[in-house]
Amino acid sequence: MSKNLSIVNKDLKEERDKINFNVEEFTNWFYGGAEKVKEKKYIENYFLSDKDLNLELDTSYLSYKDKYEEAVRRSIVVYKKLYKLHNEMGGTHEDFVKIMENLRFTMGAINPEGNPFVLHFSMFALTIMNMTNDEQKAEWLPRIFNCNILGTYAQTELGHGTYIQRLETTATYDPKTKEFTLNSPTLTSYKWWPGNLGHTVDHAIVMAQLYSQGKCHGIQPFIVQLRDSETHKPLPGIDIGDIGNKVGFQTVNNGFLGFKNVKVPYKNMLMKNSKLLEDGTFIKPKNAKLNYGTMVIIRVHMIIDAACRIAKATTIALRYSLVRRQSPINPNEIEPKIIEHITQQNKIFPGIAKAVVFKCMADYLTKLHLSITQEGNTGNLARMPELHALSCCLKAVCTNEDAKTVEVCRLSCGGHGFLRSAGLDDVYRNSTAAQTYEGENTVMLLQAARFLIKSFNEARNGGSLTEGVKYLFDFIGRNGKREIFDNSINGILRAIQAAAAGRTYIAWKHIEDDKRHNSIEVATNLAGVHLTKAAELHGYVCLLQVGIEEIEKIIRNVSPALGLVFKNILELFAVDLILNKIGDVIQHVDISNEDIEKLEKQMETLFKFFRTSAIGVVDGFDFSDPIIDSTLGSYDGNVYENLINAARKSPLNQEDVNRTFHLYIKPFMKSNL
Ligand SMILES: CCCCCCCCCC/C=C\CCCCCCCC(=O)SCCNC(=O)CCNC(=O)[C@H](O)C(C)(C)COP(=O)(O)OP(=O)(O)OC[C@H]1O[C@@H](n2cnc3c(N)ncnc32)[C@H](O)[C@@H]1OP(=O)(O)O
Ligand SMILES: Cc1cc2nc3c(=O)[nH]c(=O)nc-3n(C[C@H](O)[C@H](O)[C@H](O)COP(=O)(O)OP(=O)(O)OC[C@H]3O[C@@H](n4cnc5c(N)ncnc54)[C@H](O)[C@@H]3O)c2cc1C
Repeated sequence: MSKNLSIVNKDLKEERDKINFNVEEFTNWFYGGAEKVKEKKYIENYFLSDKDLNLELDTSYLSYKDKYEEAVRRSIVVYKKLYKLHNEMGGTHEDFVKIMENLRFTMGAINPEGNPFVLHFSMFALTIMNMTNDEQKAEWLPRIFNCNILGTYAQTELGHGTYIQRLETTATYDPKTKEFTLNSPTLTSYKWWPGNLGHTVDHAIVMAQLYSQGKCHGIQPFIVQLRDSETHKPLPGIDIGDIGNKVGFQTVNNGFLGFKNVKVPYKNMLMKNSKLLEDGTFIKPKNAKLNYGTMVIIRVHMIIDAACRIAKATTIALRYSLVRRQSPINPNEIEPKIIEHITQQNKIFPGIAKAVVFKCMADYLTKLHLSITQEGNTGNLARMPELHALSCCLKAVCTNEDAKTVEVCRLSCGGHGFLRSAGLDDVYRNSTAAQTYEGENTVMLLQAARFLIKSFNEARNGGSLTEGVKYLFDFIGRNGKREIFDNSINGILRAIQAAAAGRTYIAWKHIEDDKRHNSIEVATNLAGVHLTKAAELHGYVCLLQVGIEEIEKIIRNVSPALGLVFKNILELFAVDLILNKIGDVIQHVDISNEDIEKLEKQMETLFKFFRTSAIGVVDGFDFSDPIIDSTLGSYDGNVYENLINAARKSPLNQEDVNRTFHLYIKPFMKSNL
């Protein structure tokens, strides 16, 4: 790819010359301030400029095994530097988190098919930080931070990923030896999927059914050593390996794991929530779902990941659309930039708006998570269900939108979008993986729907509701009358709220009707499609509501020119949303054909305004060329040069004649059949 930033494609330069707001100001907002942007750039450059990484090597051409080995090699280069930088910065925990957060995105450029240590630095470390007592923290945290041990989070099994209550791995406590014995009693009890497990780590948090005093006490987390610290050979009783080729995440080294009478010391059960006394007496936690805490943290983190994948994909699609010319709109005119085709704007502009609104949601959810966790630390767990429902709902809605948007971006790049060098395939694969990991999205929506139905019952009985679902009162208060539509941002919000509440009511009624002939569980299953639709609409309500609140605040704090861009983005998000959900809206809102036509016209006007700002916004996402890693999306827009240069690097082009010609093709051609 061309690295010469001074020779920018003239069509792209012309676009940038027309930007009428301060791009840097937008970047500062996106990353949380000028200081954070400086930090990001410094950290990114600190790692990416390291020649030892050998980023010139296009790993996509390597074999499965070679890809893994190269990913491990590169990661170690990075982690060595991480510790060096950490020391230079002062060595505090905050410094470490700062580097890790920035590294998350830089790592994507270094190991595009996934990081073979990601679980160590996320779920493994977070579980030990959050689910251990003080002695366990003192024992394990230094070893984890110094990477003397490497770990993963082993929960999912061949037979169960969603319904974790039925995991089959057992941990049976013997008070005489003060040990647990871990076993995988069936094939389906084998751990299956944990990232980095196959050949990379030597420890794992293992979720297993605890048996003590002859009783099962449900799933509990244990720290288990899997491999010898010197030889890395599996320890006795451990059957471990890689699960093989996947749709994506090729270098994450997802693994399988079986136990046969593996002994684990008493002190290795994580004891912050549930407790087991040495004599084998089990003490229940305040809330059994506290052991699900790491999943909640990661679901919260996944919203910003979704926003960034969309930001990256739309950056590629937009830059390409501003330099690609095809198909005259007026027959006698020169071919326009393809962005002039309004359908192309319709493919890309709403995606840019989603990246911005998802970022607002990620910030909101991160703050909410922090405050609910702090309450939890003082023993107040009242808001745990709300956080669980919200994080499940938004994890599902944002990653579903993310996968859809990235795919639309690929399609918007035509044939070239299908090239690996376009840079959209790994983004798509990561998006689609996120729809499944950390809770399959349908299941996540059903969890959110449980909360909605409970809240609906509460509202009907005149109880109190949490802020985010108070709109259910409005629906009940209307007593069957439809919401009257008005074409303002808040009018659109009320319409989506009415659709979400209306669908919740349909699901609720479905359950109530079915309950007459069926158990509540069967009735709930039969209402499943309505429940997931209600939860999805609720997710959009949250996004729009938070988007409105956050963007109003932003507009008060930025220059008027950037404020107008944010207003435009918010309206784009809102109008796109209501037009996409019009079927649900019509069911519960008094909206006329004229109103819908007005919205469609409004969308066209919004596109017109956004046409000049769009390039500034995607430039403002501030993905450097090595991070964007795309022939179509580089800053200079020299798409055709990039494409031919990338093609020349194909291993097949390193010789004029491939040996298969002499081996097979020529004899075949000469054989006269
Ligand atoms: C060191 C520096 C750190 C720096 C930090 C960096 C962070 C980096 C982030 C990097 C981001 C990404 C990289 C990570 C890569 C991750 C790879 C993927 C890993 C995985 O996939 S791990 C496995 C994940 N598995 C799942 O998600 C399983 C899904 N299933 C479930 O969660 C549960 O089974 C369930 C669906 C919730 C059902 O549970 P259960 O059967 O027990 O529950 P019931 O149906 O009986 O009851 C529901 C009831 O329970 C309430 N509830 C459930 N969960 C919670 C919770 N967590 N909190 C509060 N309440 C909960 C629920 O509300 C219901 O209540 P009700 O009965 O309705 O009152
Ligand atoms: C890339 C990747 C990385 C992963 N990393 C890890 C890891 O590090 N550690 C780890 O422990 N696990 C990991 N996992 C496992 C992951 O968390 C599970 O695959 C996920 O939670 C889904 O569970 P499942 O595979 O059992 O799907 P299933 O639950 O079997 O889903 C199959 C279908 O059944 C439906 N279904 C299931 N239950 C219900 C229900 N109650 N109501 C309605 N429909 C239902 C689903 O909607 C889906 O359509 C990873 C998975 C992937 C893909």
